[in-house]
Amino acid sequence: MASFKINGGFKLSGEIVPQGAKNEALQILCAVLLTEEPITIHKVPDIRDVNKLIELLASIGVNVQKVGAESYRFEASQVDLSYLETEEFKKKASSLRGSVMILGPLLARFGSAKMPKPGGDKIGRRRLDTHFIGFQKLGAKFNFDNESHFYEVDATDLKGTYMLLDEASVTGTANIILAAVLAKGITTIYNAACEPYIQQLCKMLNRMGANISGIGSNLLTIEGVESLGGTTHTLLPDMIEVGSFIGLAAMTKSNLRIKDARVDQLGIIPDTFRRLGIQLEIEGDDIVVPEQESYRIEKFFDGSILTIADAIWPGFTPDLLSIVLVTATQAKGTVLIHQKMFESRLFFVDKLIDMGAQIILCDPHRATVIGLDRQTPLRGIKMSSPDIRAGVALLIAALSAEGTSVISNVEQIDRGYQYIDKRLNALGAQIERIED
Ligand SMILES: CC(=O)N[C@H]1[C@@H](OP(=O)(O)OP(=O)(O)OC[C@H]2O[C@@H](n3ccc(=O)[nH]c3=O)[C@H](O)[C@@H]2O)O[C@H](CO)[C@@H](O)[C@@H]1O
Ligand SMILES: C=C(OP(=O)(O)O)C(=O)O
Repeated sequence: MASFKINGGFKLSGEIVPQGAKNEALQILCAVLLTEEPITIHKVPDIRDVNKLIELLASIGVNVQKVGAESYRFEASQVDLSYLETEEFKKKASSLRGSVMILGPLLARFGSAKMPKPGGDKIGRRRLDTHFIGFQKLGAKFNFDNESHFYEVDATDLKGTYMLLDEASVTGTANIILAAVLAKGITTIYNAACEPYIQQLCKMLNRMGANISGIGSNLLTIEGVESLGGTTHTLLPDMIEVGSFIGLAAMTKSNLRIKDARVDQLGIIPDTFRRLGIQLEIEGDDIVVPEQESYRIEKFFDGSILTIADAIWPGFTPDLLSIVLVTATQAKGTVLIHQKMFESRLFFVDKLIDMGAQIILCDPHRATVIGLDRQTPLRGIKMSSPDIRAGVALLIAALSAEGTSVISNVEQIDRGYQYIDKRLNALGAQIERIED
């Protein structure tokens, strides 16, 4: 397990370019399985989860070539389904969440697929019902093998149908789309997730020859086609990185320019940080966070305490709530953070409390943060990163803190943030990576 040793209390300054989006990459990479023609993907982040999925695709027989610093060419003309029977597949596929989205394309193209329980963050129950109910509606048989712990789906012919999803699951919607594009007839998905990554996936599939309409809404109509061809796709900047950098700048009193942020794709994210009192200037497609001595949390119009809660897109993404929470610890004022989607994502606040933050964990879903208004700095401590976003929240806390902090288990952070230590050190941070 690697650790970060952080000397805190330094202002950062300069420009940072967000990496390609992790959660978009995972969907887009699975889509390469839908065609035997080549697909080139640009702005692929060099992060653990994405690299693991690329490795998994290569093991299934996809020809993978790195054709540029952040570009890959994939050709799935020789897919080897027998690999799905191996122990190695079980190990690789169960180490990340995004691998679950190989099911849809394999089912659509080859008539069967299987997967062990996927991995990903341990942040509460993470059910897959939406995925499998969707496949069943398309005509697939679903089985969970109690001995091997594999989910299996089979279908000779997928048939388009109407479905109302039980929840607007992001990977669930992606998986069903990936299956429905090659089903016979028309599939209508109501209560579909509609975040930019899903929109990007649909646009890419349409370029490959699919026929998807309603993109950007929660009602998608997919007219199945016989086959799909190759294409080229560029990933969006990672909006969770963008939000993380805004929080980092505010906490460390830094002046940062977040370059080429695709501000048009960020939804409610900039305004949510503005409600914490953080000034953001949009210059072209860059976000400039100026150095701020103090930032004051807004109240609701009726004078009551602000709540920031997650919601399905276009609501505020749950993946940024840990960052909002840590950022609020040095604001002036009080905010209630309500993590509705995941029940085990707020426990990391204990570490912030040890650092001197004023937080009351009301229950597993809600925490009240009483900002310190920089009257008392956080203090450096030893801690461990429980999940990817809490890990970065702790890193932000440590960078703002007085003294030295050590964060262990930074592989959690490496799952989703590309060379974060090097990139932040280039802005003036002092982070040392210690490999154990
Ligand atoms: C690889 C990937 O892309 N992971 C993301 C994906 O995970 P993932 O696709 O696994 O998450 P889901 O959208 O399926 O569900 C997230 C959580 O919200 C709950 N839920 C979801 C929809 C809904 O209408 N009501 C509801 O309560 C689910 O039960 C679950 O607890 O989306 C999540 C929600 O944005 C993000 O946190 C993850 O980073
Ligand atoms: C929860 C996340 O990732 P995953 O779904 O891959 O665990 C995340 O990206 O914040």
